[in-house]
Amino acid sequence: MEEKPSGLLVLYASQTGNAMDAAERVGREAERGGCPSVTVLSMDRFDASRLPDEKTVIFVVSTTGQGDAPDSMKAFWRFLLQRNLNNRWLEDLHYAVFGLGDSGYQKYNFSAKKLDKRLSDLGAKSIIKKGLGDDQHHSGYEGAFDPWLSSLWNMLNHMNPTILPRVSDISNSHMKTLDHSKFQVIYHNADEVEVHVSTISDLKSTEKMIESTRSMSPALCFCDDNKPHHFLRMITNQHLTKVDYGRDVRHFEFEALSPGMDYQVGDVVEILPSQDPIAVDAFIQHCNLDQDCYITVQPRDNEKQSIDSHVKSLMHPVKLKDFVALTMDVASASPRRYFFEVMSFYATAEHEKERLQYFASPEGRDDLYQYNQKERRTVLEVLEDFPSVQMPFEWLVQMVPPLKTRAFSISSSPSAHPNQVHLTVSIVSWITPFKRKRHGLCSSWLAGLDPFESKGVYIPAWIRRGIRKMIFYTRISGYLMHKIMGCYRRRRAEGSLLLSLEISPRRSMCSIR
Ligand SMILES: Cc1cc2nc3c(=O)[nH]c(=O)nc-3n(C[C@H](O)[C@H](O)[C@H](O)COP(=O)(O)O)c2cc1C
Repeated sequence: MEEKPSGLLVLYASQTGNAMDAAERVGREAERGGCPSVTVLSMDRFDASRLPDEKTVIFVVSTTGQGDAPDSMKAFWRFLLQRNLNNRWLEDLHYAVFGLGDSGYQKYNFSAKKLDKRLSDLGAKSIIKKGLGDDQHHSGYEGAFDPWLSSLWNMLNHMNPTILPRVSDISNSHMKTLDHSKFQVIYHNADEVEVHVSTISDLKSTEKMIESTRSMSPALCFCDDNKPHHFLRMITNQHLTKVDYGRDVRHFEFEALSPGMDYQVGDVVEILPSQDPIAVDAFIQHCNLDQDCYITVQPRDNEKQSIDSHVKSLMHPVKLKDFVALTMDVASASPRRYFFEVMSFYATAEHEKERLQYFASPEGRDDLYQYNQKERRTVLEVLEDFPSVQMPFEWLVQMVPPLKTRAFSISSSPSAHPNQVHLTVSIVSWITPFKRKRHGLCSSWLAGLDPFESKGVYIPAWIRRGIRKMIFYTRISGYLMHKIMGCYRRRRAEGSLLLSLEISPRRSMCSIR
């Protein structure tokens, strides 16, 4: 019989990046502990039918929507639910599950709980009790993750020292050595590249550049759906709320620049927001980068990161400034804890080094959470707070959170408005604990566009099939909530069109499906 691999497989499913970050940390610590082979993979890049071939798998999964699994877990989960899998299918597998969730939601950490149960039902042996990270904890999910991870290492070492021979190296090596950056940046001769780009029309060249650039982004996982389905032009930007009302809700209308946009009621449009060019310039300047040079980005270890050949064919040289603007969220997302650890290696001022080391240590975890996540400190703000740090671009490419597309439910119908999409969007802004005003990147950018003056602004967009027929969210008063519930019950009794109704009293929100 073929020997099973003695290494560790870490499978994660993440919607907004936290579970990916946590999984990367599991992988890094396992390597530090001497694990002979560690592979960290998003669940959608692993063939679930091969699970019985593995010996030890650590699952790190978040919960999204209303108790839903992240998109990258859906196919994997469907496979596990097949009836023909019996209770001995995974009898040789050892596993551990860590979930990321928010106990403010009714279906707290549902993905992790369901996955843990199903793995156990299929005969897999749990190494330790599942861990549940909670956004409501004063240190975020790491409040539960830190102790869970150290128990996992102790247990693994105890169970099978060949998988993890040196537990003490994990805690002791903290911040003494820096791992290698996983990606390399290759610089190209500008003359060769320019000829290629200038032969294509404006919109086509923008499309190609977005596809190439985003296909090379490490954090976007070298996936292959980076070519915008459409470019949209805003034609209406209308206030739905009065100026003195607490919230700013807008009605946006967009027109596709080329014909043939197709969608159904209930579908979703994903929009790639533009970053503030001043912030992008400030980042490039702060990091001493040459904005006009051409680059490609590749994994250092080609064997480990098996990139699809289609994605490889998209990896053309792009301008460094475009790479930053289109893939690296420098002015809205907060960096992760590991960012601070890496920064500490490159700080030349002693007091900055000490502060960064403290932030990256277990003792500094709560203070980091208050300074960084709670304040939604941006990458640019953090770098400006630690001016002596000069991180190599390779590290920045790996560590800066990706610029993500934002998904909006479409509120129009293609039969009524062919080749258009209409959105109803609440413009996001909030005050941090230190009284700093923050704005949602995409909604604020859209709100700031003037349909008459922004004719040359092409908005890259992707149409995605909606999971449910129709979703309608609204913030409502308690009185109205009860009226809606009454109406819903009556209509359900009458067998009319509403399918289900969910109420979140904590947020005074209701969703009618
Ligand atoms: C839109 C949205 C929906 C969420 N729904 C749930 C939920 O139903 N249950 C839960 O426990 N946590 C929920 N969460 C909290 C996330 O699971 C938590 O923030 C987690 O850290 C996200 O991890 P990720 O970035 O890997 O997706 C939700 C978060 C968001 C933004």
